[in-house]
Order: sequence, then structure tokens, then C-alpha cells
Amino acid sequence: MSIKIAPSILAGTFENLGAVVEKIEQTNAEVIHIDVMDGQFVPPITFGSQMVQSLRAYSKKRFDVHLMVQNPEQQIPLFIHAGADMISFHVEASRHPHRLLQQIKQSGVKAGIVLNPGTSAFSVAPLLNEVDYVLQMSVNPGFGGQAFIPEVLKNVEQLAKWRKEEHLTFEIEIDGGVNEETAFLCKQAGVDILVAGSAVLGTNDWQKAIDKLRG
Ligand SMILES: O=C(CO)[C@H](O)[C@H](O)COP(=O)(O)O
Ligand SMILES: [Co+2]
Repeated sequence: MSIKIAPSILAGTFENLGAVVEKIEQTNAEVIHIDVMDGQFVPPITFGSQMVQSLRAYSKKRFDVHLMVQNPEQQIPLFIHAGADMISFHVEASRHPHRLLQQIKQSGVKAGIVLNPGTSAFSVAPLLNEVDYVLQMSVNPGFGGQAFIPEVLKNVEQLAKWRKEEHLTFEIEIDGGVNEETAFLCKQAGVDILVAGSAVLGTNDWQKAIDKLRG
């Protein structure tokens, strides 16, 4: 399976996110990563479902909504309605992750569970039959432009091992500090989807940056 690239609009200019999404649409990236922060689970507040619904008009690519929010159960129906194709929420923020994953999938949207760098892969082991993807954070969530934490690759390797042993089909996505060098390590460990904010949107040739990440 070839690697998918998901540029993150968090690294874009917030005064015109429509133009940012339109520009990603011109590249061959498979997915657009959308970081939703509520000022509770993480300090910053970014945007909500109405913004995502407005951005929908600018792209036909898959919208990957990464919920960094305290009460994902409250937000999920709104983002389904807004046109998300993939929705993930943090295992650290959820009381009933199994039920929430089922709820997302029943609406025809791909369901993902997210792990912070300090969370063990074992915390999502009982959910692996239910998930479409696992998002491993490779920085502490809340901010773009941070350095990759290499220890998280142990989680990725463990997830890839379980996937193989148990003939599961979930994808592994990684998010934070992904650049040309760390992308290589991620692919070796078993990652399928690379999220990249600054490594793509921080350059003046987004397609060239995406080509470099694919390697
Ligand atoms: O979820 C995130 C931060 O919480 C972002 O998706 C991530 O940080 C991407 O930015 P960069 O590639 O610049 O690290
Ligand atoms: Co993210």
C-alpha cells in the first residue's frame, strides 16, 4: 500500500482558510487534515463544525477531522453533518470510545482513535476490531511546528504487529513533526498516512514538499 499524505491546515493562514484548502486541492495529497481544538483538552481554540462545513465547498478531497476536544460525544454528530470523511477523537478524552467509534461508522464516516505520545498502544488494543484507523500523535497535541518524538514509533510498531497477527485492516496515521527524515522512520515502522503541517504549508512549493515526504 502506498503512503497517503494529509497536509494540515493548522499551518495555514487562518484569515483565508478557503484559499488554503483550495491550494491543497491543486496537489496530489489524498487527505486534508483538520485540527479541531477546544481550549480545554488543549490550550488553543481553532474552529468548529461550521467552519468545516464552509470549507467543504473548496475541496473534493477526504476531510480528516482530528478532534482535540474534551467531550467528543457532543461534537461528533456536528462534524458528521458538516461533511467530514474521517473523524478521530482522543482515547484520553473519551469515556465510551467503543460506542463512539460505532456511532461514527454507522453514519458512513471512517472512525479513528488518537493516542497522545505518553499513552501506551495497549490502551487502544480492545478497540482495534472497531477502528478504521489509529492516529498516533508524534508531538504533544495543541501546536504545530514541534519536534518529532521518536519513542512513539514503538507504539506504531506494536500496532502494526497486532494488525498483522490478527489480520486486521485499520490504517495507522501519524501526526506531528513529520518531515523528510522522520517520514522515512514512520514508513519503516508501518505508518500509512503522514500528517504534515509545517513541512508542506511552510514551504513555497507544496507539491514538491509532498513528493519529498512520499520519498
Ligand atoms: O494535531 C496537530 C497538533 O496538535 C497537528 O496536526 C500537527 O501538529 C501538524 O503540525 P506539524 O506537522 O507542523 O507538526
Ligand atoms: Co492533527
